[in-house]
Amino acid sequence: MAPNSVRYEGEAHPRTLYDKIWADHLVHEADGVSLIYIDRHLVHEVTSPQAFEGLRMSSREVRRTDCTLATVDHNIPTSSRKNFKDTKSFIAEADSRTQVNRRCASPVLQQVVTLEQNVQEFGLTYFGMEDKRQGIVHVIGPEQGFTLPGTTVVCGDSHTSTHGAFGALAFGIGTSEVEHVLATQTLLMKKAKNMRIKVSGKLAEGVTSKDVILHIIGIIGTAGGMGCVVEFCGDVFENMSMEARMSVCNMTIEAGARAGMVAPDETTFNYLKGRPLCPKGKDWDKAVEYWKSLRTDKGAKFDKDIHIDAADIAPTVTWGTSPEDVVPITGIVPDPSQATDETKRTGMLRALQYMGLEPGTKMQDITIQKVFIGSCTNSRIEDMRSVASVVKGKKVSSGVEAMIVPGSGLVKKQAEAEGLDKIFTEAGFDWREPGCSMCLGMNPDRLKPQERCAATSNRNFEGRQGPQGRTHLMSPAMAAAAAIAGKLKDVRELLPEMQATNGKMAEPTKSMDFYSEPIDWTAPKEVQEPPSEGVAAPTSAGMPQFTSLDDVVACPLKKANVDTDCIIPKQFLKTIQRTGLGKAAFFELRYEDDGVTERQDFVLNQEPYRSASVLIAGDNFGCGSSREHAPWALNDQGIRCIIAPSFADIFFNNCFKNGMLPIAITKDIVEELWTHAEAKKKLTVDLTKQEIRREGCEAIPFEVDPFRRHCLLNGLDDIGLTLQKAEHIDSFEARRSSTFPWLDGPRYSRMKAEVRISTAKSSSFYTRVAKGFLGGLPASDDRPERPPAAQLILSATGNAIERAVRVAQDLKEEGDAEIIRIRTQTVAGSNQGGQVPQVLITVKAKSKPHAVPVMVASKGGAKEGSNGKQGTDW
Ligand SMILES: CC(C)[C@H](C(=O)O)[C@@H](O)C(=O)O
Ligand code: SF4
Repeated sequence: MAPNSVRYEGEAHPRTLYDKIWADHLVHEADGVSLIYIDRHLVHEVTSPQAFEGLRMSSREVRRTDCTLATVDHNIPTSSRKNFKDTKSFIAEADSRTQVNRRCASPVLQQVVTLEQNVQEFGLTYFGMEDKRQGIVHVIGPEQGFTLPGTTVVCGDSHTSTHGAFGALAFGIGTSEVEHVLATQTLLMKKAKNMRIKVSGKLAEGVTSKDVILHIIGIIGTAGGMGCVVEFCGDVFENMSMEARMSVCNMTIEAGARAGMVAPDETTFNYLKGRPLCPKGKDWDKAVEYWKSLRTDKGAKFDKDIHIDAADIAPTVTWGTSPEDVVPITGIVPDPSQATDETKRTGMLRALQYMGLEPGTKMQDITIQKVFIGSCTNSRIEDMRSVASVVKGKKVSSGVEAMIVPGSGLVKKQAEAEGLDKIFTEAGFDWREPGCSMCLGMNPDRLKPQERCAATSNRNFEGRQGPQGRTHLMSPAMAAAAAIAGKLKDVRELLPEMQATNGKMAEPTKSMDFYSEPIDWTAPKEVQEPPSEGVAAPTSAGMPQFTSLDDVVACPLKKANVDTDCIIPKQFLKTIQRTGLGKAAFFELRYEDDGVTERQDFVLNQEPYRSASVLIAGDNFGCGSSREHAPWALNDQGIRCIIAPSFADIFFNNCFKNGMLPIAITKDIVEELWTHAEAKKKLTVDLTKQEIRREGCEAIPFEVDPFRRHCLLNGLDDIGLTLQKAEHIDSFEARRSSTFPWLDGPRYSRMKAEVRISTAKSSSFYTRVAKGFLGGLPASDDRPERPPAAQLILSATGNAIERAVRVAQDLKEEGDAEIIRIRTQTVAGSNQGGQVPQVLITVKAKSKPHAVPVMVASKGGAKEGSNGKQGTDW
């Protein structure tokens, strides 16, 4: 089977890179909703606890442990790990050393320890704190070759877009979707639009990839890429290193896009070759052949097209509290009175007040107290080298505290081998251990109130690096220059000195020496939970229903670009539950600095809005981080429906997963509804009729995706619905194994089989069949040899259920297998129509089957299947 992506090459339907990857991952399509297969799933401690708990509650397992990789990054201290014994003692120590409130110590610990328990229980490969490969989730994926061209990559983290640098379709998801992927290895999605951003020409010296993406966001705005997957093309991206492409794709989320990508080329292949999880030998050649087909066809259509001239890009910095608030370093702080739009002017005024800046101030006159070099945007080896070339032989300005945090243990090791750490420490930088660190300050690294920081991270939201902290985003070279100057500085002025220094720098080491160590991929877990009769089935019911909100006064929140950091700040993300977050909703806007006294000017603190169930907000609501804690907090606060001119994609999706209704409606209508709400008049939001009603006014119709509407009205849960499509997923996986064998992990060996039991044959017949699977099947004329199955699913409906139970008992009594799970559910009946009961009994082989290498097992091709589909034919 040829991959879908090459089928139309050169034909009448030219397609974009995104179209091709989408086509190659389509498992099933119905009613305009697509079930998309996910090749790579990265997991971290903040957005996974509730997802694992969900699996546990419904007795579900991780479908593809071989395609899932976990690490810890957000919470962990970046102080020296020399005395590391175990997570518990280390985090507690680090917390008390930095005088963090003891009350905080326990939740921090809880999340990391929870992840450690979860990866053990579910059999996942994990780079923990004592592993030198640990690091920021978006640094370790590419570093290990886990991220590959043409794959779909997800993580419960908005900056998953980073991986698009490899020509992967990579995007952030919320926690409910994390659970969905863990359980099904798929996601229910709607196809996004295609957008192209072309930057042509040559970048001037001193201008880097970070300046390019900041410049782009300045032009298109933080909502500019909304609803789109962006392909970056043109000489500038072609000439970029992989590290530079990652910085660009990383911040596509700040441009509001779902994902960003660069077509894979020789630079990509050279970066990947030899990495531990990359295909090897013949598989490598086959993979490269496929990867080369991953280019947008000539004549393919883009819904949005942007062209930028590289010559227009200068070293760029932010002045405000949104990543779109950018100016060239040679510029001045803008004047809000020049803004034409009122919401924009109010936003600018607030940003200037927060940042403590006056319009007209020269950017280069702004003094700083902190420098943070790190984050998933800029913490890779090239970034380290760039900083070293600026600071070598110089000193950090007095009164400035500068820290540099490598993105992973391997980046750290490589930088140290190149002697960069010495350059940093001699200049007065604090050289730390890997983690997210002061990018969002979930660990002890934070700005103090009013402290001003030159940062290489990606978000300058209010409170992002610490309550009342002030962040200016820029490139590593620019942040380094600011550290030396004590104020924002044009790095181009240092170029002559830097050129002289670079000549004296040690040769970069060959990165492969550090990256090619084999991974001991975690074995599937041996210990299973005890059998649990009648455990919750993969049913599709289980979400709160939404039908209508009748006669309520809505709350007018007249603010655009409300980010999820603002909806719920980082200090509340340490929970491992979904509930109890109402008090944290809009925390900074809602309370004075003491965190208790309500701010009277905040609308949700005023009557009758305090208990509003409908919120009416400005453009681009819910932008930024993927944290599902944002809808959880709003929901807990009582808000079930949000009306706005536009929403950020991840937040929008997250709402539906929690039985909440986001309504996107024109700006004019939003303004009309603001006036209505300010007059404290009531309205009704009716999902059944898809309209907003107000007394004496015409009803306002609104659009909602039919599938989402159906789920909301009926309280249906996506995972249950998807599991009803299990057969499609099974056959997709079989096809994937034969077409893209390099995507199956080393221990993935098709060890599950299904035996469908009917009343046509006796139970002893099915027991023999089951034993055949458990012992492995010899080759025959029409079938290649079949390795023993580690687990069997005995499935039966209606009258055959009793027979299935008998087979399971026989296998148990005769010592062939143990019963590990029994699930019951109702499914659509085949002949008689209506719903019929179904039982799925999972049994585990008593003797350990030998794992079969992927290539051997895939010889049977798609027909043989990944989970014993043959079993159904017996
Ligand atoms: C914690 C996580 C949900 C969040 C994200 O999605 O971006 C974080 O990485 C951030 O940068 O704010
Ligand atoms: S943006 Fe910051 S907090 Fe989020 S993943 Fe990247 S480094 Fe971590």
